[in-house]
Amino acid sequence: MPDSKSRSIPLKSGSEKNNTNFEFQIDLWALLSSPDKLPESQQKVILLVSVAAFLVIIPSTMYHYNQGQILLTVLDAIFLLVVGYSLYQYFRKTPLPLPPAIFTVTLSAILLSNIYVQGVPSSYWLFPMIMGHAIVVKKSISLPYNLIMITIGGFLLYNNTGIFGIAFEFVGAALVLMGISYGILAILLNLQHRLSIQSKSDSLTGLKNRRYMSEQITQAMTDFLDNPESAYGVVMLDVDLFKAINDEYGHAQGDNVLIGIASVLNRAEELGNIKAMRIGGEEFLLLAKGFQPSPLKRLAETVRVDVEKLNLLPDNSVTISAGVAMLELGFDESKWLKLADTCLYEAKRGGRNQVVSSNEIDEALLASALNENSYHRCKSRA
Ligand SMILES: Nc1nc2c(ncn2[C@@H]2O[C@H](COP(=O)(O)OP(=O)(O)OP(=O)(O)O)[C@@H](O)[C@H]2O)c(=O)[nH]1
Repeated sequence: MPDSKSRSIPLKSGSEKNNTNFEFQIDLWALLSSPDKLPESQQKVILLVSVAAFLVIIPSTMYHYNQGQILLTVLDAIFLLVVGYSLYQYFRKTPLPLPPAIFTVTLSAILLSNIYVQGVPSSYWLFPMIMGHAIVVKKSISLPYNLIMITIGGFLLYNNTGIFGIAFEFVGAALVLMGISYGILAILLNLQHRLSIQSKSDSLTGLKNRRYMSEQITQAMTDFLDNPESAYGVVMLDVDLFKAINDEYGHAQGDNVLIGIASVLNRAEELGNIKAMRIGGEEFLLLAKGFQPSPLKRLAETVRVDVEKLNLLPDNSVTISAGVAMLELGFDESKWLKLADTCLYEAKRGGRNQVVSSNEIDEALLASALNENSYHRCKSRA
């Protein structure tokens, strides 16, 4: 029997979990102080827009302050931060948090209506231009486009006699509209990101699905070709005699078993450099980076024991079998997964509730696994 004394995977506390996606953090200082961490093309655009924003909004803030418009002064300052934050997130290509995006749009709308009330209708010609800016910003013409914008802004400032004159409102309007554009983009990107996550997630367990697996396997193989010393391995897991569980306890209880197993895999994922997926009905996959064969087998063994300890059914009958295969040079996706599947098959054949690694199977089996061109699950298990 397999060793059942492996240590359980510790569950991380909520505060340790990575939830940066929807965190509201203004990192304007990073935007201005360490732009070198961003790709060069993005640095140019960010710096130009940031400088333009500062040049206009700071005097505009002073103007509103001098006019005794405290609310607008505060809004100006917040607006600057929010636009800077949106830009920062946008150019980092990370999903934009929805609350700040909505905040940007709302705030921009307030400022825009203020400009409308003060009566600066000629500033509206800037709208298509700013929308254009939001659309072309990622393309090669973004630099000349920004230069033109700044030149026009400068011209307007130059032609105005008073430093706190109406020109600030023109360029302020430009920034407001830019804020709206980015806010809308932010919301769209956010929705797109959510849809993309949904399409790669399994609705029952919340784990990533098979589509995500293909992406991740391809990515791992590309990385491995560039860095052959990086250790990549997969653990293919399958619930033992799941059909019998469904038959005896019903489909709903079967679903709960799958959810319970997913919780163990989630904990494994939290160890870092591990991705957990549900790749079929009662089949799961862990993709691990940086684990040599022995530690990876130990991890699989720990998962197996943790599932057993969950006591998911009254008679404590839920077990899993697993096959472990490292990525080797010359493998393609189907060979790698086929090898893991062959190991899993061996684990089932050996009596289930155990883990088999690719370095433990005999030569003939290994050769037959690696000679197959396509990936077929062996479902004819004894
Ligand atoms: N409850 C539930 N059952 C599922 C789900 N997806 C697949 N199944 C069931 O999983 C069972 C898989 O059974 P088999 O492929 O025969 O394998 P097994 O009974 O687990 O036997 P071994 O793999 O050989 O240990 C089938 O009865 C499917 O109906 C699901 O989402 N929920």
